[in-house]
Amino acid sequence: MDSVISLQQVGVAFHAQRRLRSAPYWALEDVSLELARGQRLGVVGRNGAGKSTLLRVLAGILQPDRGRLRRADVSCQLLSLSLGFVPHLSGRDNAVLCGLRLGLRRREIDAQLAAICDYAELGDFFEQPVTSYSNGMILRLGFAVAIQVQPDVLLLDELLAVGDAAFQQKSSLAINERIHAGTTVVLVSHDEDKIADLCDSVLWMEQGRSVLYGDCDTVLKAYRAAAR
Ligand SMILES: Nc1ncnc2c1ncn2[C@@H]1O[C@H](COP(=O)(O)OP(=O)(O)OP(=O)(O)O)[C@@H](O)[C@H]1O
Repeated sequence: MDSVISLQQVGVAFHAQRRLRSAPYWALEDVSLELARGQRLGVVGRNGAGKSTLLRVLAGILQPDRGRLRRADVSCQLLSLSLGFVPHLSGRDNAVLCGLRLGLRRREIDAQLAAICDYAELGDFFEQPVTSYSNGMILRLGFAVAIQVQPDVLLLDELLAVGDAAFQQKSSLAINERIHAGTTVVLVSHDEDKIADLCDSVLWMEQGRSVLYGDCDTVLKAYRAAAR
């Protein structure tokens, strides 16, 4: 198997803020996973199971506190909407900053600014500070910037159904295109039908541990049975 990311018994611990001496909370306890090139992995589990933490480890944003992580020479992008906009800067300036943070070159971003503005449907607001934006506009701008990057591994959190119905359709279409173009994808979602539709394998997590890993049918059936 051509593995792009491999986790062996990975654990991630958080400490209560300002209380470094307090006992750590293990958001991931013991997760092992081989992500193959071109795989479309769904991740399910109840609230707090550690799904988003796992995505952040895969993205390289969080380092494991124990276990081993091995990554082939691949670019990973967590498509998250909390791209951290600077409130007093315009949509345009924020798009440039976010693009740089996502690893794009300045030249590449400049070439895409018109497309980003168009995609986000911001019109003249693109030149206004993002403090003047509605939540929906902020989400659209975040998605428009993030979707310009073409990573080898795309990590998706469920929040991606963004904006109003029309924009949701547009963003879903863009994600589906990526998925079907052979990009390696990890999709965290509570929407089991979406996972069955888009993924070829599923990891079920609870309390920071992997419960079951396998094909969609087997894992989703067991997951549903446990929820009853
Ligand atoms: N930065 C942090 N500091 C402290 N605890 C955290 C932090 N991030 C996550 N946690 C805790 O780790 C656990 C796992 O969180 P995580 O967000 O990974 O779960 P999740 O499966 O994605 O949940 P949900 O389905 O609700 O999004 C939770 O108990 C959460 O409170």
